[in-house]
Amino acid sequence: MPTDLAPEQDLSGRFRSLRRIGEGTYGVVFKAIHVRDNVKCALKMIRTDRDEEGIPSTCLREISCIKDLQHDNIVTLFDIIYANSKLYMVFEFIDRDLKNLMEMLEPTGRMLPKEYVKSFMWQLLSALSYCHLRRIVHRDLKPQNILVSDSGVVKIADFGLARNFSFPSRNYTHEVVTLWYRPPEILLGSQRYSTSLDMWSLGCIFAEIASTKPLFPGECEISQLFKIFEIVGTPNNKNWPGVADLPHYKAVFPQWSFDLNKLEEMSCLTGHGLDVLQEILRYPPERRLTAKGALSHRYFLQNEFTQNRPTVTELIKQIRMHSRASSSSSRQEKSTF
Ligand SMILES: Nc1ncnc2c1ncn2[C@@H]1O[C@H](COP(=O)(O)OP(=O)(O)OP(=O)(O)O)[C@@H](O)[C@H]1O
Ligand SMILES: [Mg+2]
Repeated sequence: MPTDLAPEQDLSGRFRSLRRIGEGTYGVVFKAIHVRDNVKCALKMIRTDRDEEGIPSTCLREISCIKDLQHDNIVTLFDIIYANSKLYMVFEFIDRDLKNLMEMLEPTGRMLPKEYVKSFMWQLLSALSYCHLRRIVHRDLKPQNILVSDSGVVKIADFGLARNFSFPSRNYTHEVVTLWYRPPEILLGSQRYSTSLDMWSLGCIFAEIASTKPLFPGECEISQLFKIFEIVGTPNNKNWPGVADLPHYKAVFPQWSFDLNKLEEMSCLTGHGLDVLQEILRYPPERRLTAKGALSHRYFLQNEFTQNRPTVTELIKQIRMHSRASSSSSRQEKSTF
């Protein structure tokens, strides 16, 4: 267990009511109230390598860069505090993450209403398009790093953070880091990280919010690859020129072909939505739909949700009502609210 958990002392009274709310790959997150401004914050304490002296300057430079990212769908970084050899990032506090929301839905056997799926995707693509234009890649998009406010605003957390590190296999408290959102080029050992990496992760998240089930829930790197191949097909030099040159590619991989029916069944998406997903899940990273390209897809033409964004508070109320109503009856067929 980490021994360096004494943020109150480090922050010398600037925050009160600290409560630990989670931990991730690089550190621990606390909810707190900023005393002077009386606002709720999320304090992210970044682990520093014990062998290193303090925080590497490249890391600090990158983090300062995140401070300049200003977008409605990116969590605002208020401040960076360096105290007692620890780095604290002070973020705006958002009510819950997307994983929490999916976990509330899952036992009800119901799915997120279509207008939420579209609204969340639109907002996430807007944030990605903004960052990708500035050549900033997230590299670790997953439901835990997507925060959802009561009013239905979706915000990406931890932008740019992962850029300073190699892909870790274990997190701060040595839990295995999820591979479910990792693109095939990284699993096959490519070291060229481009913005298309985030698009693959977003494609997996799209299918997950539409169906309430992870699309590719692999248990280790090889099972992760095979989960992808079973639906998208085993890659070869025809559908992905140059794949055979990637370090972990094997000519003896089991052979599957692309299965659109299975993708439809797994993602619960149809029509234009399924089309967007298909265009995101392209093997050659350069052929993958870009965030900007996705925003002008026909799927978003009917954008009634932008004026009338669904509130999440209302949705949660409905989830609670439905789970109470159905707790006495047997589990029904999957449907939306
Ligand atoms: N700004 C925030 N407001 C509210 N909750 C937050 C905020 N930032 C993070 N959290 C919560 O704290 C949890 C832990 O955050 P953290 O980023 O350390 O871990 P993670 O997202 O699970 O993994 P990773 O380190 O790989 O991003 C998040 O999953 C989220 O639930
Ligand atoms: Mg995170």
